Amino acid sequence: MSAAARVLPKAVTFVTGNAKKLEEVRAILGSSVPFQSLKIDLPELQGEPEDISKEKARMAASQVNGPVLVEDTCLCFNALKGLPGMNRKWFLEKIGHEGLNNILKAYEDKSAFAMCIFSLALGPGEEPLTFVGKTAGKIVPARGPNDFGWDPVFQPDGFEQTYAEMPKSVKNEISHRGKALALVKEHFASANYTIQSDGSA
Ligand SMILES: O=c1nc[nH]c2c1ncn2[C@H]1C[C@H](O)[C@@H](COP(=O)(O)OP(=O)(O)OP(=O)(O)O)O1
Ligand SMILES: [Mg+2]
Repeated sequence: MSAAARVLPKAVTFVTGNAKKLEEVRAILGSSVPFQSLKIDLPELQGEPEDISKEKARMAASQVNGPVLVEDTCLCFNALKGLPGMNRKWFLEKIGHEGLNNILKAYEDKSAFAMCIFSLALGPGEEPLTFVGKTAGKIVPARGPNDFGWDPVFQPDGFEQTYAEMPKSVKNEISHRGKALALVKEHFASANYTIQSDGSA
């Protein structure tokens, strides 16, 4: 039994202020999910990860006045019961790679996980859907190119390389973002949205 395809007034807009995220989302989704992007720095909200993400999607949907996809990423240390956690852009930028390692000097356990939550809101006032991906690993002294956040200090389980050292295609295959986007893709494949062609909504 398949429901009638939902007609969207325009293509989904991926709202992010982060160019590196956008690059990965483009590479992973390819043409499987048609989207456009819009650079807005939405507030770094605090709270439970899924609630933060849904609230961000609601804000984005009302700003864009149409369907939106947003994403939040966190790096969580097991020794610190999940801190630094969600939406710590400023925290990470201030303490740097060495600071992230130093925090864990007090603990034996260097394990961590990277988590990504995408929220899709089909329009203003619509309840967002969330898609979560997690990758386990450990925090190590920085290795590899320094071009995306904490990539140099995160070594995923089962790999000898940090996210920064591995080829982009390998990172995207196994990453928190890759796993969450696999769910987004599945959703788009089954929901079968169509986009209103005259764009007059
Ligand atoms: O795969 C990643 N590998 C390494 N670092 C990463 C990754 N993904 C996000 N990050 C960093 C960017 C930011 O310093 C922090 C919080 O991310 P987060 O708040 O979600 O990103 P953001 O505010 O830059 O972009 P947005 O406008 O989409 O909220 O983690
Ligand atoms: Mg943010």
